[in-house]
Amino acid sequence: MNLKLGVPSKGRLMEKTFAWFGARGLDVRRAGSDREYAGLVGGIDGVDLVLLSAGEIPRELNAGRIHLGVTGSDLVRERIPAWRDRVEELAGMGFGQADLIVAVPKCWVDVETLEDLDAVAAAFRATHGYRLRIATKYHRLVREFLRRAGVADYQLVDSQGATEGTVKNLTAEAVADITSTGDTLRANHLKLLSDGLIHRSQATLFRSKSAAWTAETRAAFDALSDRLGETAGR
Ligand SMILES: Nc1ncnc2c1ncn2[C@@H]1O[C@H](COP(=O)(O)OP(=O)(O)OP(=O)(O)O)[C@@H](O)[C@H]1O
Ligand SMILES: O=P(O)(O)OC[C@H]1O[C@H](OP(=O)(O)OP(=O)(O)O)[C@H](O)[C@@H]1O
Repeated sequence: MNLKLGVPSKGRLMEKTFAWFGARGLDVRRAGSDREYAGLVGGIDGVDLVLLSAGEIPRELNAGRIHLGVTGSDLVRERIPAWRDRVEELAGMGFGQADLIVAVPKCWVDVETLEDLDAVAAAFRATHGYRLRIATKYHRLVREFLRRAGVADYQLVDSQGATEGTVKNLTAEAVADITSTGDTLRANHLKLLSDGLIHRSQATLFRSKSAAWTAETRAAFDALSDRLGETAGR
């Protein structure tokens, strides 16, 4: 059995993932036509490439269907319960950086911190009879973060895209989303809370703890790790 390496087949992480391996002497690329999801790993034996979306890679690592996978560190934390028991972080790859943050309307001049948000949330519930709504697709990470911060009177509303628009659309009062340049927050008149950083994400190479680690796949992993050198944490 060959070692299976899962990489993003499209989206913002794909090209830089290929370049990252390329810089380490591994020819990781798509093969066939633009539309065909086939790929290869040249420069090393015993490694098969599996093309997936970044969002699916945590699930495949967790199920042990791939041995190694590249995806955002935010997606692994969000999508794998007790992720440290299931996967090992081998290397931060230095691209795909984005911060998962909590943001509120800029016009909320008295709200700068999570403590302020908690106070506003309690008042909001008393006034409106329902809990302040925070739109996000990162349910697990946001819940854990707000629980630790002691923010209680809120509800999450699911938003799978255009999350910053939910405040203007009156479907949420606040958001928890990824920001990189900050342009989307600014354009939608939102500001981040000073202590509202939930996770600083980057593209990361992960190892599945539950994949089949046979003599063959271990040998391929050792050869790959030697190539990746210090960056693979060895
Ligand atoms: N500006 C940004 N906006 C959103 N995600 C970003 C940004 N910059 C980096 N990322 C990271 O990119 C990753 C998601 O990449 P991408 O959107 O290509 O995935 P995807 O395959 O579309 O995932 P899904 O199908 O689940 O939406 C996440 O880890 C995220 O943190
Ligand atoms: O800080 P910025 O550089 O402005 O980037 C942040 C924005 O980019 C992402 O959206 P994406 O483009 O993935 O679209 P989506 O909202 O439909 O997920 C993210 O959800 C933010 O909306």
